[in-house]
Amino acid sequence: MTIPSFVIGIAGGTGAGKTTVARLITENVGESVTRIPIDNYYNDLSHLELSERESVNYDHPSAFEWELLHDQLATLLQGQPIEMPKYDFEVHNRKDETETVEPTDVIIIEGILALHDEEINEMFDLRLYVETDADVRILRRIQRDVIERGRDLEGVIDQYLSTVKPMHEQFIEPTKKQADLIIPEGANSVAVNLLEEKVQAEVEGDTTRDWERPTPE
Ligand SMILES: Nc1ncnc2c1ncn2[C@@H]1O[C@H](COP(=O)(O)OP(=O)(O)O)[C@@H](O)[C@H]1O
Ligand SMILES: O=c1ccn([C@@H]2O[C@H](COP(=O)(O)O)[C@@H](O)[C@H]2O)c(=O)[nH]1
Repeated sequence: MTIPSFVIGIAGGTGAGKTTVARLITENVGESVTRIPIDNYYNDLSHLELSERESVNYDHPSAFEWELLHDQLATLLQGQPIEMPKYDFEVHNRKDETETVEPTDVIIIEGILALHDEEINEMFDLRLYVETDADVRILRRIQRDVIERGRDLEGVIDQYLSTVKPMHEQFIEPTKKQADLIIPEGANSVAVNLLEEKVQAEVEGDTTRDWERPTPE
């Protein structure tokens, strides 16, 4: 049984580079790291029609099932596996299947609102906020949503102006205050190299994790 020794939360706006940072800093540690996208914890919307799901505000905190994320993270920290939900962006809903996730030395929780929930924040040993200019993020998002998530340009722009941008300003950007480190320009190589070393040390080290973060003197 592995009791995770280090938990990292990575927040930041859409297209900021959260997934890229998470991937790069864990590239060389193989299966000792688990990456959990909080997108998988969007509410199950099976009771809604596709046309109704298309107009949900996916950038508001109420779009996520926080309790499930909290409970599953706690389970991993106790050394037990979880059945992680999976998400399908094309149909805006949870998939029927889940994925078994075993606890590993290092766990990364990554998503726009990864630093939003107070109790979950307390479970992190390191909190990162990836900061990238809004114009760069929207360009990346257009490209990604059209190519990978089955959207059209008009839809991406409408969604950005109606919910993504205002929710970013109201809920996501303020979580920067919870961060221990702010990473400018997404996957900048200096930050990535330092964090990669930290992750490597946690994987190789014989550390056990304190549940409570130490209170500053
Ligand atoms: N530093 C960077 N330079 C150039 N492209 C990047 C950089 N970081 C991320 N990207 C690209 O931007 C897109 C969004 O990045 P991603 O990591 O998925 O963002 P997020 O998870 O924050 O939404 C991806 O296509 C990714 O390859
Ligand atoms: O059904 C959905 C669920 C989410 N979204 C959008 O996804 C982004 C979050 O993903 P990133 O990888 O961090 O960009 C969020 O801004 C939601 O607007 C969606 O469009 N549909």
